Amino acid sequence: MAKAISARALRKVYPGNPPVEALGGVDVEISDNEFFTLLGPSGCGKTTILRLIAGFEHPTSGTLEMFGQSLLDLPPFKRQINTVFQSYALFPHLTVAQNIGFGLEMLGKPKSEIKATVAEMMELVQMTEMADRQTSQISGGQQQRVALARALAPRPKILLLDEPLSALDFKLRKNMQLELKRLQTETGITFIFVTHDQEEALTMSDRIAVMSNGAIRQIGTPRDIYDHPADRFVADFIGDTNFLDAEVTGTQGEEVTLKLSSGASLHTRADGGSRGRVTIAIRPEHARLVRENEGLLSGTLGEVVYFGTDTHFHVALDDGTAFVLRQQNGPEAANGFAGGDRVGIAFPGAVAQVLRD
Ligand SMILES: Nc1ncnc2c1ncn2[C@@H]1O[C@H](COP(=O)(O)OP(=O)(O)OP(=O)(O)O)[C@@H](O)[C@H]1O
Repeated sequence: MAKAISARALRKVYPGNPPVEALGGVDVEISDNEFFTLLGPSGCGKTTILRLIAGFEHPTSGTLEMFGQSLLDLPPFKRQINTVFQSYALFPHLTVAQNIGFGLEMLGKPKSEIKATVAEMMELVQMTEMADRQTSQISGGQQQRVALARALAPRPKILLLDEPLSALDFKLRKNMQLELKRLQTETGITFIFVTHDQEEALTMSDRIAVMSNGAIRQIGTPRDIYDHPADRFVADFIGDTNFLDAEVTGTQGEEVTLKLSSGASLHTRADGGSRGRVTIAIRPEHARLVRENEGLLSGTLGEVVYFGTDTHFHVALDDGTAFVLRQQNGPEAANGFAGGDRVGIAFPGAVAQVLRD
């Protein structure tokens, strides 16, 4: 089946002096009914991809298709794509119901159809009771719901969401994350979501594309990206990570033997010809603090920081590298280690990710 979106070598250079290459030739396929997130730091080109899909900008080169049809010569209003922006852009003097129905009126839909769709959309975003309130008289979270309902009302094939939750406070943002996921599942519409917030991306997405500098570094499920980051940028950008130098001393099929700076050896999986000196990544929650000489690494325990649900242990390894461990606190939390102690660090070889540069 044709993909909802299929882009090949998609490149965008904004003219100027000097010109800015916002996308340097991106390949991406997004499936129908997928919650797909573009994640990356400010300026990496996320919004540019949305603007090309919406038709607000034209690519410099490359191909861009929607359900198998080229978008390159299709004007924005013919694309059956809607966008929800960070600023909700509602009409403050119109009511909730009038705002939701606005796009349908513009499309010249019959009154009875508009009434039914608006009622359905208000139900979907749980705003039925506020139908007659002006949008200047509802909260930020409620305005966000109305903006979503308005964008969903014409039943677009694809909904683009450009950092739609960033203006909301922490608690409301958490609730809206669940809400957005529910809306996507219930409507079956393909959502393409832009954020620089890794947690938001991990909790909502079917798949994530991690971007930097106008390129996609890795595409995968939240679990893939977190557990198997392809390179140092992705490992660093998503969650907290310890980086260690290691040397590949042997290869057996997909397994490599690594030697750490401590002299200890371990086996792990590595995709494709890793050899020589490499960097490995280990998540703080995948390692355990043990007695000196009982682990793969040893060092001196520095700060111990209590976070309620877990405790972070900062260790200075004997080669000078900093290493952080995170252990969940249980009823018998005390583990007998204190700052200044000599300690060991243990972890199963399989959790060590060999990174591309
Ligand atoms: N109209 C424009 N003219 C010139 N340069 C632009 C234009 N729009 C974006 N850029 C540049 O293109 C690059 C990518 O911008 P883009 O808005 O796609 O990034 P982003 O990842 O969405 O960032 P943010 O998270 O800050 O919105 C940036 O360097 C930006 O300064």
